[in-house]
Amino acid sequence: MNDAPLELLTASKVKHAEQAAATELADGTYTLMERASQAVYDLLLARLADAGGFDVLCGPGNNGGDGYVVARLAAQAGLDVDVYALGQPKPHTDAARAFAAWDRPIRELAEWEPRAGRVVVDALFGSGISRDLEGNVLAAVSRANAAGSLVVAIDLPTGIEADTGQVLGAAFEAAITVSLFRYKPGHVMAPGRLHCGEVILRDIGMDARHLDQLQVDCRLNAPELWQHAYPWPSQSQHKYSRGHVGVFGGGPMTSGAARLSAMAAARAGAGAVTLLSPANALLLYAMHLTSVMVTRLEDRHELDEFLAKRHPQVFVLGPGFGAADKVRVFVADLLGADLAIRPNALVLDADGLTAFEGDPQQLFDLAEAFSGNGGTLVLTPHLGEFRRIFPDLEGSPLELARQAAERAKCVVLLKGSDTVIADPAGQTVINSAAPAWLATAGSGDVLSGIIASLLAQGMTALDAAGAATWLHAKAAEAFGPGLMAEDLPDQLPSVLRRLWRTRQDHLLKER
Ligand SMILES: NC(=O)C1=CN([C@@H]2O[C@H](COP(=O)(O)OP(=O)(O)OC[C@H]3O[C@@H](n4cnc5c(N)ncnc54)[C@H](OP(=O)(O)O)[C@@H]3O)[C@@H](O)[C@H]2O)[C@@H](O)CC1
Ligand SMILES: [K+]
Repeated sequence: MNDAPLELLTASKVKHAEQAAATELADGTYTLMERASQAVYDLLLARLADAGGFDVLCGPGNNGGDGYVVARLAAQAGLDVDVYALGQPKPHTDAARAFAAWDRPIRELAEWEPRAGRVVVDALFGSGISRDLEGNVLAAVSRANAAGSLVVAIDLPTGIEADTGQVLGAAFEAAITVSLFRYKPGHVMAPGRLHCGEVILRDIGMDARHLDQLQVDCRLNAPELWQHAYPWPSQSQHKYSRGHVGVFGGGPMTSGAARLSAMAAARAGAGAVTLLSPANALLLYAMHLTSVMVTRLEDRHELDEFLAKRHPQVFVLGPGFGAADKVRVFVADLLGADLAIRPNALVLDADGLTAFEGDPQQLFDLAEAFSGNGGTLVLTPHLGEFRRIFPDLEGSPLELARQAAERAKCVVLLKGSDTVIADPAGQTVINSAAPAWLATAGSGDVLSGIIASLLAQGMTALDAAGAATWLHAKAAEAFGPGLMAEDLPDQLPSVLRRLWRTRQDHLLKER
């Protein structure tokens, strides 16, 4: 998906864009159907011309309409095509017109059986799927998947919900999915993306102009989203103006997590990082850290003192911290209004989140007060932690993150193989398909450190979360097999160097 457009469109936004585009086309939305079908047909010809024939499975909606047009184009070119249909399109629709223009036999979908060598063109349902598969569709999908049929899906594999990537009962395991105009969340969010095979985006002549009216609120994560705001250091800065991050450390037996977070914050460019240690772990932290400073911080008084003396902008609280009661006290101090000097931002992760399991509303109230005072809170749960503070929320990860950000009135980054970042205004960024190597202990601690570092250097919460998630994934990709979380901070320089070079090249081109 390199260089692909980043906007992800829901089914209803696609419909709106189609309607807007259609007003400028002689044959309205039917022209779009013909273009979409031409794109699919061209792909079949380019990739699969030597297949032993094509079985086009057509549904009753416009996805089926695309299927009838593809079948017609293929048959006119002399290819061996059979059409199987699930019902008939409603009268006076584009699909009905496409159906009427197919003048060869149509068989019932129930009759369809996988046959060796034949390609299945999936035109049953696309973005209009509205409920679980059943009956003949479910049977066809199950038979194709069991037989390992080579499936080319139009728009989306039947069974995948465009807006969420959820599987509705069952879904084709496609080899290729041809997405039209823009990707949908279903192409980039598991389990949907795992059913798509190779996703090929085809422009169908719809102008990007039509996106302006849509208020797109969901995007794929990529440097294009945040590189304009990336805090590369300048000559005029000194170490504290490059941001100071305070990382709360746990006791001696769980000190690794905070150290990982602190190292990552330093590698991601913060000018200064201080590890805030309980008295019984001071020596341990001091022995294991070099450029990261270590300070004793046991209570509110010491927090006040640290803030007054060192002016850290951002804190990380949670990695390896343990003590839930202490978390609640520190969070109340940091986010509450009565500290003499307040930090700009707090990244709450791991134990920092689960400490509020019994009373999440307490956290949300503090978050609201903090943001009312111009503060920035970022929550970085994985799904297990998420469930503890948002036990009643339901839906796909995209829906969960969105609802949580609205409720908690802060940026919520829901970690997973597809990480979703949502802000309270409803903007979402999806970091799709993280390298599998990242599923390792401590990797989340590194992420929270990078986010804090970028916040301390002045990025906004959504940009910092997006950039950090991207850097984190690229660091894992660069290291590859054998990755442990402690390898991640050390990979950051090479990832950052590449990002820096891309920026330099870009600046040169602009001159
Ligand atoms: N710009 C673009 O992107 C363009 C998009 N185009 C194409 O249009 C497609 C969207 O078309 P669409 O809106 O008609 O929806 P589609 O997916 O055909 O399904 C709706 C039908 O399925 C039915 N139905 C739903 N679920 C069901 C179930 N589980 N089991 C049984 N039935 C079920 C539903 O029935 P109902 O819910 O009304 O009872 C309705 O009849 C899009 O994916 C792309 O291929 C191009 O042609 C032009 C450019
Ligand atoms: K389809």
